[in-house]
Amino acid sequence: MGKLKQGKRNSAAASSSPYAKAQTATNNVFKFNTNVGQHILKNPGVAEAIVAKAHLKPSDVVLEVGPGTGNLTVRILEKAKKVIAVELDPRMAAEVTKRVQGKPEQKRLEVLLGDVIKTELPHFDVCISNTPYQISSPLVFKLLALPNPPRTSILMFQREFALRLTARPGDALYCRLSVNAQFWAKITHIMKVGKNNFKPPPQVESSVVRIEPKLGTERPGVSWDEWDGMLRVCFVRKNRTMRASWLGTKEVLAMVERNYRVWCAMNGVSIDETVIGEEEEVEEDEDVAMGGEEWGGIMDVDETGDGEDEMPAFFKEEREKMAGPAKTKSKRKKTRVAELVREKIRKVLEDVTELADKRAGKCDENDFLKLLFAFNEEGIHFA
Ligand SMILES: C[S@@+](CC[C@H](N)C(=O)[O-])C[C@H]1O[C@@H](n2cnc3c(N)ncnc32)[C@H](O)[C@@H]1O
Repeated sequence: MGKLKQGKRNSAAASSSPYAKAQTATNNVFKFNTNVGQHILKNPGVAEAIVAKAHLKPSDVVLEVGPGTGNLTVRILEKAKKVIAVELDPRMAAEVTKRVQGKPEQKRLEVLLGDVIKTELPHFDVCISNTPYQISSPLVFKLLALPNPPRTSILMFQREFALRLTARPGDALYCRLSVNAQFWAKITHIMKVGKNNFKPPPQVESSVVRIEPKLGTERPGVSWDEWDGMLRVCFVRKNRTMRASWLGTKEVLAMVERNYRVWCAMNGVSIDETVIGEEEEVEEDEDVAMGGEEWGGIMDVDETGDGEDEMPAFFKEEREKMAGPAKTKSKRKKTRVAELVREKIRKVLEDVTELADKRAGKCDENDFLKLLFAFNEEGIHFA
């Protein structure tokens, strides 16, 4: 991670233009790289509105992700104490630096060169970003997982991603992303932005959302890994009943049994290994390990709408770590413990939570919390 000193120029950007004076920069110096989401906001009204929605205080330190040529940056600098701008492309970093050069704002802009997802972020109060769509998910979860998450984040996303973030139970776009994001934060859709407000225009429409983290007691007191681990099973097929999701696939049963065995070993609970059935082959279900169709909701949604898998390398690595080798097969003998685990799941779904006939797509946060507590009560954990 390099820190771009104010006043230094990148040679590609050195053929200066009236950037410093322009209200909204238009760039003719280099070709925008749309592979890293370079769609510059050219409508000054939209830039003003985005910054206004952040309700900045003069004492605020603002993180801007991907300042590009600085159309949002200069407006944020008018309202905040300081902007820390993280930019991947050195040419853009040079442009935004140049834009405030020789002005009083120069001292209040710090440009960090690099990938925001891999950057250790200093403290900031508010995040504002016309987000490169390729990093939408990792950015949301990076911000929310910070020890001191920003008071408010005003983020532009691809419309469908924004609608998934804000979707409620029963909505067509409700998915694991919705549940996970809303587990951490209150998220509101605040503005639609058409593609012609950008240069070059992206293929998809955009929306701006506000994200305000849940703090203290607003945040459910459960482990994130447990929560997400359980949701992965619930959302493998969100329109399946919980009964079918949990009891209808041997892979899920095998995974729960493995986890239960670990819990027993850690808690000194003995396991009945009496064999009660034929040996059977179990194939690790990639869908379960990765959240199935709803993994798509979070990570590899086609964020630019061009049919390509947009999952960034960062998350590909994460996914491989979590999933392990694709589709492995193993032979298992059916034992009493397997029967016990099946009965525990049945009890949780039918007797304790009464969610057996409900579908994940219709369950709210309280349903999922109830489910997790009931599983935990039976010694079934997901992390
Ligand atoms: C959609 S443009 C926004 C530019 C400017 N903020 C505006 O609104 O006109 C996204 C910017 O993020 C930068 N970018 C892309 N991936 C990034 C990453 N992983 N970390 C930091 N910046 C990134 C791009 O180079 C580009 O400048």
